[in-house]
Amino acid sequence: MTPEQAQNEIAELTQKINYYNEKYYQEHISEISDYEFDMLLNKLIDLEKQFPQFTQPDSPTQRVGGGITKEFLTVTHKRPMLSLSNTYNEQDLRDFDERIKKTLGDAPYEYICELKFDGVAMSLHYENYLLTTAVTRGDGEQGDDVTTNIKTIKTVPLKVHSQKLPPNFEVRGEVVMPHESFDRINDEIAKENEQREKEGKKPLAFLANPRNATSGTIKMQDSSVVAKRNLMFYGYDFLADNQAFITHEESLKALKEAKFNISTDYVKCKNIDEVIDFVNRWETKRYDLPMDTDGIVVKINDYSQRETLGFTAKSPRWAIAYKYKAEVASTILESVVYQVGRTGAVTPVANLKPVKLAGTTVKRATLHNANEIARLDLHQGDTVFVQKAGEIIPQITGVDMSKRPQGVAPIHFIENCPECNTQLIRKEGEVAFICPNEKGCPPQIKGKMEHFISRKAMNIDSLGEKTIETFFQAGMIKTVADLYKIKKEDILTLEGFKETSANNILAGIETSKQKPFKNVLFGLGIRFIGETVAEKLANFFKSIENLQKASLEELTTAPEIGEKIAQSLIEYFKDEDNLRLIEELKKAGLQFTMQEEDKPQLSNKLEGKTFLVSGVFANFERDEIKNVIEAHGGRVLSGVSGKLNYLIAGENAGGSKLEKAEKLGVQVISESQFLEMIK
Ligand SMILES: NC(=O)c1ccc[n+]([C@@H]2O[C@H](COP(=O)([O-])OP(=O)(O)OC[C@H]3O[C@@H](n4cnc5c(N)ncnc54)[C@H](O)[C@@H]3O)[C@@H](O)[C@H]2O)c1
Ligand SMILES: [Zn+2]
Repeated sequence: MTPEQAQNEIAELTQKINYYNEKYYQEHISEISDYEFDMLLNKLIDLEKQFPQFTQPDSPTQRVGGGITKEFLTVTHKRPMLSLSNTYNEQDLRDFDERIKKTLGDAPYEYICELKFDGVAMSLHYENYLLTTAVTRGDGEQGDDVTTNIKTIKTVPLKVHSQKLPPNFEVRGEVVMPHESFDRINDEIAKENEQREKEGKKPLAFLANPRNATSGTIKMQDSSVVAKRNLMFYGYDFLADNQAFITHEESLKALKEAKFNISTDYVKCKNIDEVIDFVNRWETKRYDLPMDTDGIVVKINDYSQRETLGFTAKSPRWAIAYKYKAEVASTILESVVYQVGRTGAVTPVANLKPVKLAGTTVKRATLHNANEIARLDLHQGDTVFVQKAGEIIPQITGVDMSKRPQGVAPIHFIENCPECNTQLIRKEGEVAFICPNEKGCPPQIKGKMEHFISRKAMNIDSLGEKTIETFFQAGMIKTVADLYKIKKEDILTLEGFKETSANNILAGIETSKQKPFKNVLFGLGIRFIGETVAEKLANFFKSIENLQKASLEELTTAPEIGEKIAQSLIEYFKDEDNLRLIEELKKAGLQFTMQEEDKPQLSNKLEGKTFLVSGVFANFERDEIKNVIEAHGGRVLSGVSGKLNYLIAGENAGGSKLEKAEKLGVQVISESQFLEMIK
């Protein structure tokens, strides 16, 4: 590269990055992915290193990206609030470790690895143990005073009781929006927009992602709206004029004791290999968390060592962020097709011009539902960004507006079922459009049959999706009851079926008649009746007749059966066709009564005791542990209450459950203590 080229490129990159920063921090909009942004920034850093003479005075490599606004009081930070240097690869972590080693000489050191919450940085000031101000990071020197908004966050203590913390101090942390609030708000916007459409008003914009939603929320003028958005605060740094602690870990523990919301998912590492282990462990595990994280922050534990290491203009030298790559590519949207599922839910799927992404070729991306199409404001022929982040099906994260062809039409969700042409409906409070033609819509009929023969239902493995399709096309089966009427001659008339395969199929169907009642009940595919619910119902009501007779009230007295499930059962049994189907299946010899031996009983060691399980277990799947409790005579409850005897806490057990259990004096036990109980 000639110096002239470098100069031009540096100028261009500087301008581009400053533009994206402005959008991101002031307007809460990401026009490109974080990864693409970071790659641009890295390129600029490299060029400035080679050609320092061309570094611009407003270079984004020299300062923190945010800014301050006119809407709030400006506060100057007592101590600058910096960014973190970041990386997407292991080698950079090792290089970081080498630099640390070199600066610290021979001294031993430890790292603390924390989750990197993807939200907005916030500094909380306490004076005499009272929260006085909450300030955004802003440009690192000055931030916005958003105290009133932050006071609405339940996880921020307004008054602190602590022997370990000095009376005046600062806590820094991340404000995040949990997925649950994010989804709820977008659902509300969708509803509001339906009304607006009727009134001919312009629709409201959807929240793009939880991070941008958080930053928009924090800058709102009406704190009563902020309060409704259920933001959370995670503390990760303690500062005071005279440092009260020797290590970062001590400060985290003291903050936690003082009732600050401190994530317990941090570890102390002796070397960089342990750090890399932690990074790898969380790569996919993080998707189970109720909020977004975008990486791991690695920090030196000892405060005096931090002092030795110091800061650059933009970030501390004693910390680094490892960011997970949500790989992104851009490609052309060729068409949107609609798939009808077993339950009638219609899912839009984007067909894409094939593009390489995270090692595979991507041709399709899910669009989830109609809201998503509206949120993205998709038009025919758009160039879109696709991302693969843990999920198997890639997602479209945005549209490259600069590449939108002129005069193209927006994409509207279809109004009629693509399979049976019935007009689609949307149930109250649900986002998905569904085809209501349950009994006449081919994918729904076939879906019901596939569900019926599946492993956890009737387990007829001599039949598969393909055979069902063939039988259905040939007009041999219209309902699952027809399966039991199939004759060998019928099968042999079909192309590709021989004596042995026909015998096989019939034998499988015959054996299924012995499947216990709970499997049959699950196999019927009644809305909201999953495998566990079917088992609960079978155990409680013992026969289909009892279940059919039960009133709404009686149904809800059964363990863990709520209004929604009860209502669905009532509706199911109201339908003549369903009753006829059950009669036919009974005639065919299927089990509609529970046999005592259906329920495995291992012991009565837990007789009369109640349990709740929370978190992840080493020896059991979550449902499995519930079955084991019941097999030993115990009962499983669905929430923490005075009736609860034991809470079995696995890894990542819910904090609020634990807290409530503690308050109510419920005994919290570990997985191994539980194993002891049933030994
Ligand atoms: N897509 C875009 O258009 C666009 C534009 C600008 C910036 N960005 C993104 O934002 C980044 C720059 O933002 P940044 O300067 O806030 O850096 P950053 O988000 O990469 O890292 C620093 C921040 O991490 C947060 N953090 C979360 N958990 C933490 C923990 N446990 N300990 C310490 N800090 C923790 C803090 O808020 C801290 O300020 C860019 O790298 C890019 O990914 C994207
Ligand atoms: Zn249909």
